[in-house]
Amino acid sequence: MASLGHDVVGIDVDEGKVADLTAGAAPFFEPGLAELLEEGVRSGRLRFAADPAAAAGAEVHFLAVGTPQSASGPAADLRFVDAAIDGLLPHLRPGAVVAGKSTVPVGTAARLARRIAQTGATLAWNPEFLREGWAVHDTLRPDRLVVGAEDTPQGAAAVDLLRRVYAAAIDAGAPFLVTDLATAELVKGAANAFLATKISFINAMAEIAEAAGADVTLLAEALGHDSRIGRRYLGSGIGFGGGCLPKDIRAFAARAQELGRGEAVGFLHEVDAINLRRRDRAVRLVVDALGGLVFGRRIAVLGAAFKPFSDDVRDSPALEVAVRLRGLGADVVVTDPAAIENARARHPQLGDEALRDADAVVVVTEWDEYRRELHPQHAGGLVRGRIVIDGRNCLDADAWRAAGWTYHGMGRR
Ligand SMILES: NC(=O)c1ccc[n+]([C@@H]2O[C@H](COP(=O)([O-])OP(=O)(O)OC[C@H]3O[C@@H](n4cnc5c(N)ncnc54)[C@H](O)[C@@H]3O)[C@@H](O)[C@H]2O)c1
Ligand SMILES: O=c1ccn([C@@H]2O[C@H](COP(=O)(O)OP(=O)(O)O[C@H]3O[C@H](CO)[C@@H](O)[C@H](O)[C@H]3O)[C@@H](O)[C@H]2O)c(=O)[nH]1
Repeated sequence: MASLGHDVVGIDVDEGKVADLTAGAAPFFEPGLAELLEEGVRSGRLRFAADPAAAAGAEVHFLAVGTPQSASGPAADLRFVDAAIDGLLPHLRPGAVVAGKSTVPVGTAARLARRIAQTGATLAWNPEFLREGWAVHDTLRPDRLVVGAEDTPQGAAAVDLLRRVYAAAIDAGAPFLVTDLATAELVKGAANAFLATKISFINAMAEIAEAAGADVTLLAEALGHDSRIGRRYLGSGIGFGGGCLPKDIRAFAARAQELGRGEAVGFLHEVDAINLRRRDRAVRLVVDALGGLVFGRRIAVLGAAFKPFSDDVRDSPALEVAVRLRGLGADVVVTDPAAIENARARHPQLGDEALRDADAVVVVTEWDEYRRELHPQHAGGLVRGRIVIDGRNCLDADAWRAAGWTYHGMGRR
């Protein structure tokens, strides 16, 4: 927003993050962000503060706090959203717009709209669709912008204001869709439910392919050429993780249940179950590849982040596979180009030396460093056993086999 010329203040209750950001350091790895941050701070258009009073008088307040899964069940925990509104209420001026970006259960926006109505400010819902690792690109060049507002003059004014805020993206071709509040919230939940379903669909096909001796990567390629289906999000392997898809499909199903329509999205429980089975399957493949004996064996796990171009290890399938192998008594060594510090902070018992003397190598995050740059001959010179388990179906199986490795994909020949 600052790079587009807006005057921006970022508020976070975490004073450590505020200090880092003020010094121009992003608290997470995100390609392209450091440059934008530095430029914003240097230009004076971007400041950070822990006190919501620093936001007093702003025209637009984006609300983007976390909505994690509740400790007690599948539903979203909205306490940070309500706390942020509590902090903001005394500082909202009449005519200001609060634009909700957090992923919330449908119905939340209407409730928050009532909470802020007394101030004369207006709530709009503007769900966020960015992908981690692509946040800069997805923010400046979004596939679409969705703004939900109430059908009132204040709602219409809020939509107009957000249209001006996003003028650069709209001019660059982003469709700008205006909806009611509930539809805007649902678009977000539905989008993530669809993406998760697509991934679990191909992973279900991987289970069948494995049983039938077929190859899921060729299947995905052939399916993907059908323009009605498309190739994206048909990447098979150990499945989806991260701070979004897993918690979001659970919260979506929980909210549908509250609305008395649980059966309409009953398939999301299956999507979740298929996804979690992939982690079990990866662990099993490693155990079987080692002849059933993992205790004391040295296993190199390549990847900790839930996906490449990210240092995020929230609900990372990669890290879970590593931790479970260690739980079986293996001597597990995890490496990752970006996420190793975050991984070690959560699981200090995981080491950081990788291939040397490994009895098996397990690829669980498809970083280019492993996909393209790790050569089977070179790796073969370091390990004790030439066994590779490709948890992301991302390696050139023929090249690894030609170098004398036993290659196991996930539903791949
Ligand atoms: N991470 C993504 O790629 C992504 C993409 C789209 C949507 N979302 C949604 O955006 C929201 C945030 O996700 P995230 O991954 O950035 O979460 P996060 O937990 O990494 O960050 C949330 C931040 O909010 C801060 N915070 C908590 N309470 C606050 C308060 N009262 N006032 C000010 N700051 C407060 C926290 O300190 C933290 O820095 C979630 O609803 C998520 O579902 C995330
Ligand atoms: O074909 C694929 C594509 C992705 N994944 C996995 O799916 C997870 C999510 O990937 P991705 O969607 O790229 O990452 P996120 O940053 O979590 O983004 C998702 O979640 C965000 C938060 O809601 C949304 O804003 C985004 O639109 C949505 O893509 C990762 O573990 C990937 O490894 C696969 O297994 N196969």
